[in-house]
Amino acid sequence: MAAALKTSGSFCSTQPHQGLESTRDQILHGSHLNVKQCKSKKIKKAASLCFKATSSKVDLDFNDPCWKQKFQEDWEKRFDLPSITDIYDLKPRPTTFSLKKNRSSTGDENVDMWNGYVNNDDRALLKVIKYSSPTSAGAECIDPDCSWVEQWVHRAGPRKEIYYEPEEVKAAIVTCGGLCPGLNDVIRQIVFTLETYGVKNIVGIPFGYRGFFEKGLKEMPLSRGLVENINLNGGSFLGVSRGGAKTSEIVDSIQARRIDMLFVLGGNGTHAGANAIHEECRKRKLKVSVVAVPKTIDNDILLMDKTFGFDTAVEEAQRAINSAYIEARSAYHGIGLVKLMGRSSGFIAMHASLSSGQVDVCLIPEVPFTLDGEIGVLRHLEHLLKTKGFCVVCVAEAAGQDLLQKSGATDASGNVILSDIGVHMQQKIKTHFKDIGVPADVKYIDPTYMVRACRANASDAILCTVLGQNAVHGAFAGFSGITSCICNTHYVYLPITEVIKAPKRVNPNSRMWHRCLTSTGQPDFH
Ligand SMILES: Nc1ncnc2c1ncn2[C@@H]1O[C@H](COP(=O)(O)OP(=O)(O)O)[C@@H](O)[C@H]1O
Ligand SMILES: O=P(O)(O)OC[C@H]1O[C@](O)(COP(=O)(O)O)[C@@H](O)[C@@H]1O
Ligand SMILES: [Mg+2]
Repeated sequence: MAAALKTSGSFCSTQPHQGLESTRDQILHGSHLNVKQCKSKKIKKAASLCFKATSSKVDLDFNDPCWKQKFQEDWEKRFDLPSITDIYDLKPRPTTFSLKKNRSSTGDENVDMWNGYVNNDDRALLKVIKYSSPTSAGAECIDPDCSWVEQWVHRAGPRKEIYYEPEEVKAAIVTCGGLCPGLNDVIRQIVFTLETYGVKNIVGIPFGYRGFFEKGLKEMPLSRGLVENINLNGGSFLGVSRGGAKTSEIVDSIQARRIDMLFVLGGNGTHAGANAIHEECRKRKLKVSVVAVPKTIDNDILLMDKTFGFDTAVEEAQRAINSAYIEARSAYHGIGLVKLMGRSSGFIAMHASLSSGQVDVCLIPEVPFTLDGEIGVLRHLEHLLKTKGFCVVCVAEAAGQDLLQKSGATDASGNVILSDIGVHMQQKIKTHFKDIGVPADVKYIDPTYMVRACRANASDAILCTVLGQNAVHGAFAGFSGITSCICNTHYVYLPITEVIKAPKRVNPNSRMWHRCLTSTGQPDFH
């Protein structure tokens, strides 16, 4: 499709707000008041005053009657979706995506009448609870009064108009980072949806970002026939890898291969890489849409309800917990200990503990604990052996790192290699009970790769289907530098910049963590 470059002035106008210094609260609890909703006379007047006061950096002064308005303007900028139309004067064309396959035979020829498209102005609310006080459980307040402020994000789905000529498109898919159940489901849906639009040139980039430039790694042509059954197996049909984030070389490769759409499946690191590729494409004025799909069993990506693969990992983790329970229950003074993954957060451990209902002690990195002493974990285990005869402990891999010597090492992607809290606890428990002369039969289970090297369960398979399809709709709509995700049960697009500010972590004041404590019955260990 012919495209004229825009001037740098309009290039900047719809960029996400890069210069903003975001506090944690702003990241997690930003607000939104749509400008159009400020049209009531009183608010309209205040709004016009507010606009004058707005600067590029938003420092909220809650005594300022305009603070909500400022917040609104900032939010809208931050969550605006970057698009290839920011750099090109492009004319859209009517979409080639329609599910009304037999329109001519049914006489229903007017595609305009089909209400299956999403309007660019459609929005979903990110937060739906109005907290009356900052002390409410899990409260996410912006101001000290915990005022209600709407936080809108862009709805995902097919648009009536598209910015690519499907027959001319070359689309590429790459999967990065660690394995995750559902990768194949997403690849498959991306291919299916691209073909539905009419795309004929679809390729897979092998072994993550490395596949773009490492010699001997060839792109793989993909088609519906080839990917039809790949969801029946775990892993990634394309292969994954860590490291090799050479943005400039990757974009050279994108240019050389004449890729128009790049679909990137991965976690935090992958998203940072995808955004860097998107920025570099913009710098080079390339008409390329980079769209990510959040993948990680850790569920540690900001703002979204969950990432695909998380549900399946929790389900698999439960099996390990159940085995630990059976071992512990059947032994005299049995102690089952299970270590579960989660590089920076305890979501898998918390959810697996909750879902299994068999865990007496759940330890996560967000909640510090001590092993020794009156209020330590070991004393509680003594109590459990005395009162119920056995117990089960579930520990997240990133928990209790302050109790261990740091490895100081990093993996190829620069992620810190954690010290082994599972092995440490196993030894501490054994030594402790030996020292106090109480028999204890410790059974340690580390199911590490078993929880992620499996195929997606039903709920993840559906999530993958929707996210994969929406990724393609987003690219055809011209967006780039976005991720396709689920927020507050609705499917939306978010600018990548907003989801990579920090890893998402369990909130120890959330109802979910409190529910976990109710379920395990564990005391505070610090
Ligand atoms: N800050 C970053 N900028 C660009 N690329 C990154 C960044 N962090 C990681 N990457 C790249 O993203 C890929 C996946 O990152 P990794 O952290 O291993 O997994 P995940 O995406 O699941 O978090 C790797 O190829 C890595 O080199
Ligand atoms: O595959 P590796 O390099 O051993 O990685 C293990 C890590 O991968 C994970 O399973 C998922 O991490 P990513 O989302 O970064 O891929 C973590 O829970 C775990 O710490
Ligand atoms: Mg990661």
